[in-house]
Amino acid sequence: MFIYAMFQQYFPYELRGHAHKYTQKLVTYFYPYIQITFHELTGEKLKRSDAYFAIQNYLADHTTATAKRLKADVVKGSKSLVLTMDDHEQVMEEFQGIKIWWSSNKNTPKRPSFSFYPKTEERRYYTLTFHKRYRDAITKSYIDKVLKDGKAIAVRNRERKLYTNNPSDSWGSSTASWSHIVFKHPASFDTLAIDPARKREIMDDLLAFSKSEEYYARIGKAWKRGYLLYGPPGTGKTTMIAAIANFLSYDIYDLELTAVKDNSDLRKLLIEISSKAVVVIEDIDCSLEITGQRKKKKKAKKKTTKKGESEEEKEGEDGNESSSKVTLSGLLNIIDGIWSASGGERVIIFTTNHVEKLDEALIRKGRMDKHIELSYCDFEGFKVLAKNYLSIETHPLFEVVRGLLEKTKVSPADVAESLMQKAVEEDADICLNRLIRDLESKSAKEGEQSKEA
Ligand SMILES: Nc1ncnc2c1ncn2[C@@H]1O[C@H](COP(=O)(O)OP(=O)(O)OP(=O)(O)O)[C@@H](O)[C@H]1O
Repeated sequence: MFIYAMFQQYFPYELRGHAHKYTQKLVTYFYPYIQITFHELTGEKLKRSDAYFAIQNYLADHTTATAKRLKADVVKGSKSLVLTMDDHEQVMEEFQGIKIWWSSNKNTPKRPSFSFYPKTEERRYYTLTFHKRYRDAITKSYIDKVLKDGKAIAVRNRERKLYTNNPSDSWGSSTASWSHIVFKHPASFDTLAIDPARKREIMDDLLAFSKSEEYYARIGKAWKRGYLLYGPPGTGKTTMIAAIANFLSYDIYDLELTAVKDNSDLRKLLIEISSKAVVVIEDIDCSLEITGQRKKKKKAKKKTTKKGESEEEKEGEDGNESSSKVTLSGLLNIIDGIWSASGGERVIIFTTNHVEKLDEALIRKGRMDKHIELSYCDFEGFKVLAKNYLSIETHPLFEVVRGLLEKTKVSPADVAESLMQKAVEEDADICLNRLIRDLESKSAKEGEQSKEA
C-alpha cells in the first residue's frame, strides 16, 4: 500500500470520465494494480454525489469479512447504529472471482482553507484497489452495483416519516402544508391476517413496481401505482397501508381531503410529495365532491324518504361543501397530469368501507390498478392472529374456532381484541375460550337478526 501512495503522488493518471461520475480519482501505475478513491464531500458538493456514503453503507452491510471487524458508530444525522470501517482498515471482497481491496483513510489538511463552504477538519475517503486486468468489470459493473446497493441500504435504514396535511382555511390566512412525525408502525405482511396467496400476490406486485423505473419510462407512464383497499371496518385497511410502507421503506403522506380548501391547495400539497412515498386518502367516500355519484343518489333519496332522514342527509351535504371544494376532476387531473411529469416512485392508496359509492372514474384500472377487498376473518386469518397474539400455531380449540368462523361475520379487529391478553396470567386457553364465547354470542345475535328480518 505504501508503494501505491508513492506512485499516486508522482505518477497519477486520471480517467476524467469516471472521476466526474463517481467523484473519484482513478490512478494507474506501472504497477499492475489500479486504485480509485472516493472522497467524502461536504457543503454544496455533497448534493452532487453521495457516492462516499453509498459505499459506507455497502461496506457495512455487504462485506462479510468486514462485518466481523466493524465497529459500531453513530452516523451523522441519524440515531440508528451503523457499522463503519476503522481508519486505515482494509477489507477484501470478491466480485465475480475478482479480488478487490477496500480501505478507509482520512486526510487532515495542513493549511486552513478559505472557502465559501465551511470544511470539516478531516476528510475521509475510501480507496478501492484491484488488478488492472479487471478494470472494465470493476468500472462498468462493480462500482455501479456498490453504489446502487449502498443507496438502497440507505433508503432501508433511514428514519421514515408520516406526513399529515395541515388544514388550509377558506380565508387564505393559512395555506396548505404538511407536518410530519417519525413513522414507526410495527405492521408487516407477516403479521397481516389475510389469505397467504393474496398476500404473496400483493407483495410481488409491490416489488415489481418498486423495481420498474426503466419499464415505466419505456412505456411512457408515470412511475406510480394505485391501490384501492375496500371492506368493512376493522378488516385491516389501515394496517395494510402501514405494512406496504414498511415493505417498500417509503414515507407515508396521509391526505385528509376535507382539510384542503380547494383544488389549488390540493395541487400545492401533491406537488410537494417526495419520491418513494405512499399517498393515502382514507375513507374516500366520506370526502364529498369526490363522490359525485353519491351526492346524486342522496338527492334522489331525499324526495322518497321520511322527513327525519332527509334533514339528516341535507346537513351532511352542507357540512362537507363548506369544508372543502376539492373536486373529483381536480384530484384526478393532479394525479394523472402533474405527477406524470414529475417522475418519482409513488403508491397512491384509497380506502373505503363502501366501494359501491365511488365514482367509476376514480377507481378505474390505470388509476387504481389493484382493487383489494379486505373481508371478515376466516380460519387462515385467525391462524395468523393466533400466532401474533398468542405465539401458537396449533391448539385443540382451533377446530371449534374454525367452525364458528364459518358461520359468523367477524372482523379481524374483533378477533384480535378477543385474543389479546388482558392480564399477565392469561394464557392461550383463556384467550381462545374468550374468543369462542364472543363468537358464539355474535353468531346467536346474527341468528336472531335474520329471524326478525
Ligand atoms: N387483516 C388484519 N391483520 C392483522 N390485524 C388486523 C387486521 N385487521 C384488523 N386488524 C387489527 O385491528 C385493528 C384495526 O384495524 P384497521 O384499523 O387496520 O382496520 P380498517 O379496515 O382500517 O378499519 P376502518 O375501516 O374502521 O378504518 C388493527 O390495529 C389491527 O391490530
